[in-house]
Amino acid sequence: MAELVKTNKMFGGLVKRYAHQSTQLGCKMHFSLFTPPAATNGNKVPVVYFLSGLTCTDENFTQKSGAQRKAAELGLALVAPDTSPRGLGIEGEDESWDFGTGAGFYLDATVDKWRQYRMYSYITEELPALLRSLPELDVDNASIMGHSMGGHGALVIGLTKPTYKSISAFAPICNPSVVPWGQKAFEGYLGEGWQEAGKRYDATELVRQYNGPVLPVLMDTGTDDDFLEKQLHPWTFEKAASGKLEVENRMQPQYDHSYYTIATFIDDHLAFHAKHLTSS
Ligand SMILES: N[C@@H](CCC(=O)N[C@@H](CS)C(=O)NCC(=O)O)C(=O)O
Repeated sequence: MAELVKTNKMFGGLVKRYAHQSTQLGCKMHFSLFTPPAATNGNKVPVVYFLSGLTCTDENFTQKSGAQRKAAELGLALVAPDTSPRGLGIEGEDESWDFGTGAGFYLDATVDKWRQYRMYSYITEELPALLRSLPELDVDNASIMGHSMGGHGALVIGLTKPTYKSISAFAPICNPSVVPWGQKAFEGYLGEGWQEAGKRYDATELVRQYNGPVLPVLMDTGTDDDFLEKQLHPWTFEKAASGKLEVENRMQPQYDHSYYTIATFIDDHLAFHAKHLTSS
């Protein structure tokens, strides 16, 4: 089980930071967990994952979003994982902010040098299995959200694993195969043939092939987000998802790519997920 490294009380609930040795990634990892006041006396609460963006650890969301106030009120647990393996000692892992450390892209790398970059399996298998040892969490009653690279992760994971009841994203990278951040990641982690291999990690490509249940999706992106035109393309996903998912794609005037935007709209996202999760 994970080792509890720090606990802070917040809005009547608890912010806990855990460390554990990851078998998928082969290194020590941290994640943050918020449990609401409802998670006491043997009560199990639903889980909402938040996948962070480039350069983040588990702590950006935990410290900057203010999500805990609403999560406490709604009785939701929040899980914030890290964004890549750490300290593997791979040559070049710390050279750029959009590849390597802090930029795992929520995929399983196939290039030998990066074979320990298995964030897709870490988030979808190892972490839920680990969380099962916490009796206050209803691990099978979960939703997923994320920001930017993490928005991409939330869409891809939500579309490929039937576990999640609803998906939401802030400024997601919606069509990574055709934008610089995604192309750099796919080429680096997936190597030769990444154009084809990358399709299983491209939300727009995935939704084009999708024929599963009509999942609810909420997306918020700021019109003053500097990455909107070059990297995000929420409109492409919305169009591709038409008739397949229930997408609400909101453009927020003057908001940018930062945690100020996330903090502004996080309550809407949590209320949206609470509607789709069952409370015990
Ligand atoms: N490299 C740029 C862009 C990185 C960036 O905007 N990262 C977003 C996710 S894509 C983030 O959440 N940064 C951390 C923070 O704002 O706390 C920077 O560091 O300002």
